[in-house]
Amino acid sequence: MEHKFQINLRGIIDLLSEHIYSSPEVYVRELLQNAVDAITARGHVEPDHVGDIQMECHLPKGKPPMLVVTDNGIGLTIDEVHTFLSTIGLSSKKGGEQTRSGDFIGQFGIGILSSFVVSEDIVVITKSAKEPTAKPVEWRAKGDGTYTVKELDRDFEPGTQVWLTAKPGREDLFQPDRVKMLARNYGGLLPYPIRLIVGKTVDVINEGGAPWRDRFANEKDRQKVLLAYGREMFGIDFFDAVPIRSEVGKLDGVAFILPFTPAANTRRKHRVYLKNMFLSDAVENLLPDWAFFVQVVVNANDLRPTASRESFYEDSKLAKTRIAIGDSLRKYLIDLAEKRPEKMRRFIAVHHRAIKGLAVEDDEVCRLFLDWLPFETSLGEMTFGDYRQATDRVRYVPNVDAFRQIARVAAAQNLPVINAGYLHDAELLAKVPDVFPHLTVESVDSTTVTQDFDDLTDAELDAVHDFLATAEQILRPFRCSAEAKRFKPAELPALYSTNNEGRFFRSLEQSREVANPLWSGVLDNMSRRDKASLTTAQFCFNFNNSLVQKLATVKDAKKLTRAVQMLYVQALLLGHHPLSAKELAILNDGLLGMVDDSL
Ligand SMILES: Nc1ncnc2c1ncn2[C@@H]1O[C@H](COP(=O)(O)OP(=O)(O)OP(=O)(O)O)[C@@H](O)[C@H]1O
Repeated sequence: MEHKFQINLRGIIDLLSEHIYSSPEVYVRELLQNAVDAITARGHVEPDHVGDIQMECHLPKGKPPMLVVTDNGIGLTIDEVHTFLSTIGLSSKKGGEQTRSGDFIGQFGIGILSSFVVSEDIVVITKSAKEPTAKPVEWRAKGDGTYTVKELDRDFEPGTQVWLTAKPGREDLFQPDRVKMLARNYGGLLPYPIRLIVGKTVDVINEGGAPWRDRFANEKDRQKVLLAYGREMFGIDFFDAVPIRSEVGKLDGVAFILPFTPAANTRRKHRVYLKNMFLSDAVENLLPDWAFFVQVVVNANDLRPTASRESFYEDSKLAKTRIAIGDSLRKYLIDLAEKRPEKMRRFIAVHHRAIKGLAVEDDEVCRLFLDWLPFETSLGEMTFGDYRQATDRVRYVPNVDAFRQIARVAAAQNLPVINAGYLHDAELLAKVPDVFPHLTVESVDSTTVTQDFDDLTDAELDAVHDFLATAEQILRPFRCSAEAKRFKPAELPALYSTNNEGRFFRSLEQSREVANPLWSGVLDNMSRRDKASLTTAQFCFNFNNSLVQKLATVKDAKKLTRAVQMLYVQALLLGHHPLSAKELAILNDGLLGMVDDSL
């Protein structure tokens, strides 16, 4: 024998209120949505029909407050009451002759159950516009899953009334101010009036509509109104307001540009209306990932919401809508770059770090923004656009210390070298040839820069031979070889450069100085193992520098040692290398010695 499932309505309502309805307040949304859908359905059979919704608050003394929502929509016949109102999960909006699918907001056939979260019972009085001679129908449903239906003898205009009575503990949701606030929030964009009636007072609560659809005398006025609207919606003084539109999804609205860099990994929550009814202010999946710097308010007429109303279904329509929103934003940015460069610069100043991160991942963003992005270079801060005006060869140093070491020398040679030691920079520069195929990108180090150094003549080399040999001896404990060249700037007496191995030894030595005896033994062994590569750094004297020229003639060994050591320490400091204890001692002794000499 076959049996039918039984449904425990209370259980279903609890389930829905925990998982689908984010708060009990959404009952107002569901009631308004049903009214809007009913008016839309009536519009299909009576194209000139003008919609009207009333919300009446009753506050009877000593009894729970009540809310009556009345619409002049299509109404329901007695059969439809049994079929659609009384069957959970069945909706009149999914198919059938009265439906032009896509015009309605509801689709699941569960919305009305949200009223049971705030009201013990639901009374619906309805009259179908399709059967004007039929009697109105009254449907009374209880949260325990029972309902009664009867025909009424009184006559009504076609439409529907829904009566709710506050459950104990839910009275606050029925107070006129709260109802007004909720109805304004959910129905603010509706193109016909929602009237709130309390006693004798009647208040139209949705005057204004969507501000981005208004006509303005000029662009400035429009900006002012939209930015004020953004402030009202999100409590933020936005940088700019950009109209957005997509044919697919039938979407329009406004994107507000954030005036600050949003924290990494935070997804902005967008305020979304569906067919002019508020859907959610927490929709996350509407924008392309790269548009992290905006927060939007939009209305979509042709996207499918999930049952929770917190996001849209990931379908091809949503994907295409996302692309169209991206296009609106791209157009704005291109426009900004071309017509309002000063504003673009301010935009970049706020968002460049995040844009760099995104440009690494996304070729399109890279193409769009690269020219505007700032980089530290040996010639000062420059945008990439300025940089590539100067040269087709993009030279960069992949770490900050190496950059410090060569920046002055590169600058003196008028060589723009980018410091790509900051987050994302090196990865971003690696992508440059994809975006600008005529540019070459190379990672350089101090040896590349010093290639432009001039050698001394043979005669000069002969003259400084002894000096260099002595300097080499003085520098040997520091694993440093000495050479002599001519380079710019002349004020720079010497340049210290080291390769990766050299950097390793320097850090090894510093660790040994602070390590305990056991570890310093281990570290000792490690450094001894590599006796072969004793010189891992170069110290290059600049014979354009008058001090160095003078130094090469000094015969006094003590003076010479101190001077070479001091130049060495100074070069380390210029290159931002942390000094070892030995090097610090040299600096100390040298300075004190010099002070002593001058007294
Ligand atoms: N104000 C109304 N006027 C006419 N019909 C209504 C009204 N309210 C509800 N109905 C009918 O009751 C059915 C069930 O409504 P319910 O709100 O539960 O679901 P829905 O609106 O179809 O879908 P969803 O669960 O997505 O809101 C609707 O499909 C509609 O036929």
